Amino acid sequence: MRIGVIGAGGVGGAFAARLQQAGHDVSIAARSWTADAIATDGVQLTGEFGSFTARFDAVSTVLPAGVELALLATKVHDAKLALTANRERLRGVPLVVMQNGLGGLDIAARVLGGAHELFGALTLFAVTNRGQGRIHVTAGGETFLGAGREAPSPSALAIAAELDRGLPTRAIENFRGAMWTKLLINHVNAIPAITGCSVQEVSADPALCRILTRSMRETIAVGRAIGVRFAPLGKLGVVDIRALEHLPLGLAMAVPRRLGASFGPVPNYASTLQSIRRGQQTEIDELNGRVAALGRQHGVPTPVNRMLTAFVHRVERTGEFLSPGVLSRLVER
Ligand SMILES: NC(=O)C1=CN([C@@H]2O[C@H](COP(=O)(O)OP(=O)(O)OC[C@H]3O[C@@H](n4cnc5c(N)ncnc54)[C@H](OP(=O)(O)O)[C@@H]3O)[C@@H](O)[C@H]2O)C=CC1
Ligand SMILES: CC(C)(CO)C(=O)C(=O)O
Repeated sequence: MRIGVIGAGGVGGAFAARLQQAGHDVSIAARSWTADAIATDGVQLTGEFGSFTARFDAVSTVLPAGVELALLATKVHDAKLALTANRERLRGVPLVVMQNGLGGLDIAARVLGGAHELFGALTLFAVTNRGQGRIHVTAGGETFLGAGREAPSPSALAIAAELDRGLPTRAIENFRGAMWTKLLINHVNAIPAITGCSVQEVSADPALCRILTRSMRETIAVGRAIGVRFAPLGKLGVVDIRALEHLPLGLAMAVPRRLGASFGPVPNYASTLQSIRRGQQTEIDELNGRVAALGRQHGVPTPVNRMLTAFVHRVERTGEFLSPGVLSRLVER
C-alpha cells in the first residue's frame, strides 16, 4: 500500500520505518531540515522495535501524489499548518491522526472538511526523538485506532490491519472514551517536564505521585461532567479508573505507580519534556491545559491541572526545572 507519513518525529518515524520494512511503499512529508536529514541518512530506528535504518525514495515537505493512506504524526499545534500544506494530496485519502490530546481530529475535520474519512490512533509505545530521523523506542506498546463512539467500521478494521503489518495496531470501539483514557495516561507527561525526572521516577516518588494522582482525579471528574464513557486502554482498565476516582488518595496512588512502572526499566521522559529539551513548544495546552479549560467551562475545579500547565509553561520560558520538593510544596500548600 502507498502510505504517506506527515511528521517524521518519534511516532511518525517509528511507523514510517516499520511500515516500509514490512513492504509498504512509504513516503514522508517533514519540515525541510528533517526532510534533508532523512533523505540523506534515512530513519535510524533503535530500541524495542528493532534496530535498522529505513531509506525512503520520497521525502519532501509535502507528500507525493498517489498516496492511498496518510498518517499525521505532528504535534497537535503543528497539525493545521501540516494538513493545509498537504490538503491537495490528501483529497479522497483516508487520514489517521496519531496524536495525544482531544483536539487533533477536530483540527483535521476543519482543514479537510467534515466529510473527509478520518480516524484517530492512540499510541502506547514510548519513543524518544533524537532529531534528524534518529528514533529510539524506550518501551513497546500497541496502537489503537478508531473514530467516534461506535464499533469499528470495515475501513477502520482494514486500515488497522495494514498498520499492524508494521507495528501492533488494533481497531477499537468507543474511540472517544479511549481518547479520554489516553489523556489520563498522558498525565504522566507534565511532572517530568517540570522537574526533569523520568516518568518512572515521578510515579515511584510518593510526593510527586500524589500530585499526579490528584491531577488524574480532576480529569476523571471533568470527563464525568461532560458525559465521557472512559474506555479501557492498555494498562489502564475501567477498574483502575474507578479506583482512581473512588479510593482514598493514598490507595488510589497505586494506579499511577503501576502505570509508571509499566514503561519498563529504560527511563521514559515522555514527549512533553522531549519538546522542552529540543527547545520546541510543548503540547501541554492540549493535555492538562485542556482539562483546566474544560473544567472552567463545566464548573469542575481543576487547581492541580491549572498549576501543572502553568509550571510547564514556566519551564518552556526559562529552561529551569523545579526540584521535586519545591513542586510538591507549591502544589500542596
Ligand atoms: N513520543 C511518544 O512517546 C509519544 C507521542 N505521542 C503523540 O504523538 C504525536 C507526535 O509526537 P512525537 O512523535 O513525540 O513528536 P515529535 O516532535 O518527535 O515529532 C513530530 C514531528 O512533526 C514534524 N512537523 C512539525 N510540523 C510539521 C509540518 N508542517 N510538516 C511536516 N512535519 C512537521 C516535526 O518536525 P521537526 O523534526 O522539524 O521538529 C517532528 O519531526 C504527539 O501528539 C504526541 O503527543 C503519542 C504516544 C507516544
Ligand atoms: C505514552 C507516553 C506517555 C509515552 O511516553 C506518551 O504518550 C507521551 O510521551 O506523550
